[in-house]
Amino acid sequence: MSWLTFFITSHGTSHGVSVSEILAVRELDVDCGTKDDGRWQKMPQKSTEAYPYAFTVSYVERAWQHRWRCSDVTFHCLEGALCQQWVQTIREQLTALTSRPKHLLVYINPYGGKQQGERIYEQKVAPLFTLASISTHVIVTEHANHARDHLRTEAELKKYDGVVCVGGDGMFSEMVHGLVSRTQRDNGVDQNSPEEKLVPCTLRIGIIPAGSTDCICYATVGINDPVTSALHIIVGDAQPMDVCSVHHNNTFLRYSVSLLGYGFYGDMLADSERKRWMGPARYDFSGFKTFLTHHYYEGTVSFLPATDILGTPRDKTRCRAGYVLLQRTMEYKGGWRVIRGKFLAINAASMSCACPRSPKGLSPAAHLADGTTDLILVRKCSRFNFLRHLLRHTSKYDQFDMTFVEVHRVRRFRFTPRYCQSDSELDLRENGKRLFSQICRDHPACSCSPAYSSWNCDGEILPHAAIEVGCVTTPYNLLCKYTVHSESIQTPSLFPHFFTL
Ligand SMILES: Nc1ncnc2c1ncn2[C@@H]1O[C@H](COP(=O)(O)OP(=O)(O)OP(=O)(O)O)[C@@H](O)[C@H]1O
Ligand SMILES: CCCCCCCCCCCCC/C=C/[C@@H](O)[C@H](CO)NC(=O)CCCCC
Ligand SMILES: [Ca+2]
Repeated sequence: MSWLTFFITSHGTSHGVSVSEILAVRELDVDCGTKDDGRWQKMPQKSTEAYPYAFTVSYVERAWQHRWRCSDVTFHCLEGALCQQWVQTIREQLTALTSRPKHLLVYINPYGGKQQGERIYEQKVAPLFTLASISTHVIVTEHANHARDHLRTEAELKKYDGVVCVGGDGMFSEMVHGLVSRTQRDNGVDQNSPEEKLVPCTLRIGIIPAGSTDCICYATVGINDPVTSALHIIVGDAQPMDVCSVHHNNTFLRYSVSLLGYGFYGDMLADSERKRWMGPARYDFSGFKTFLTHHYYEGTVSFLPATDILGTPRDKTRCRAGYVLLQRTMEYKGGWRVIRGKFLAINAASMSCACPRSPKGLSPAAHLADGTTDLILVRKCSRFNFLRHLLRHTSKYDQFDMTFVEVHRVRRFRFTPRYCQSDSELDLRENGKRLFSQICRDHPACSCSPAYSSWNCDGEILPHAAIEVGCVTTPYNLLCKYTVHSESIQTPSLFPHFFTL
């Protein structure tokens, strides 16, 4: 890392800025001020007299709680030639940083979260991209799956160094599907085969949080703040992440990068989708309602434990940095395990799923890019105990330290509901109709729990109850990444992040 340690600032103090964190440099005309970002800047009189030439460096300043801000520092000098030399040298150094994007394709979901996507982008992000000389092509989506389909078929991806998603987890998921599907199609990979290895795509996806949960942004960056994310994108930060593929009867359904949740999170999502008009508050309303209904679901969970890993889901450390396995040779040693039972929730967290509602997340020790997902089984228990479990997600107490909860770090898993789901039921569910027939059908033991829930796949509903999931580490890099703090790194990664599946 090269540092620029400068001489005198306008306040007479010295200042060190890492080149990798410089956003832009501009020469100033000290005598008459300078037209800078549309504003005229006045130099302090004393400095102006002593040092008639100056330039301003915009750089990343680390603020509180993973927040980044853009700061300016102005350097003054005696000679114009020296000043120009500095500006030129800094520009050359910035040009040499090849990981930084120069051309970005931006998709804005105007209806995500509190419907502020366009405003957030125009007011907080676009000025920073302009400052950093990044050219953008901006598309405001007109309907659901607009970004996915555009990326999959039309977008001229060769023109860009990355794509940017302004929205929430659902919008990010759309873009993952567009890019990953296109890459597999271009490389002749059959997505319907659960065993098929995915070909990594070369473009990175940056997230500007403008959704309701924003868990993918929060879990990778450490905060859901648009300015922080924009700055990570500008400096070219990258973070690989796990992508799980979800299949039903050898048919590809979806990819998942954060949560796959059956039971509680599936029911909550299904209810909340009908209340989108409430904005992010819909999750509180539907969460409370789903908690009160207290439905449980019977079925069989089979999973392939990840046996070659160093960590466990019960570790006390947190991962917000890439974590890559050293060896993958032993992974099938342990064989499949099968658990039958009645579950209030079956959750698979491929990352911590930390979000503002739960800053430690569903599985606090889950890794972002280790090729595993943490399978959390919450068995039928009393409402009181389930509430205790839920509340622990918001406190320092361990949500897994309860007799009715178990957690396994797995490479693959399957879920089969106890009662078979007919094609007609699936069709009805896919068409969004409420299934009264499912209530207690063939379900003599209980008079109130339905036979099936739906899967919540990164905030989208999957109508199929029976699914097969494989977690693969891919080099799908996010353009944003949180500040690496030493206490958050589980183990140093010895390999570069990029490795083939
Ligand atoms: N122009 C649009 N009109 C309607 N829906 C859209 C449009 N663009 C995208 N969508 C859909 O909106 C859904 C929700 O978007 P998004 O994920 O951005 O917000 P959210 O659901 O409020 O947040 P989160 O996923 O973080 O909880 C996505 O499934 C996406 O497919
Ligand atoms: C009685 C008080 C109980 C409080 C319990 C809080 C527990 C929170 C755990 C955090 C879970 C986040 C999982 C993330 C899921 C996202 O992929 C998805 C899409 O954005 N969001 C939701 O499904 C929406 C999920 C909304 C979670 C509340
Ligand atoms: Ca993982």
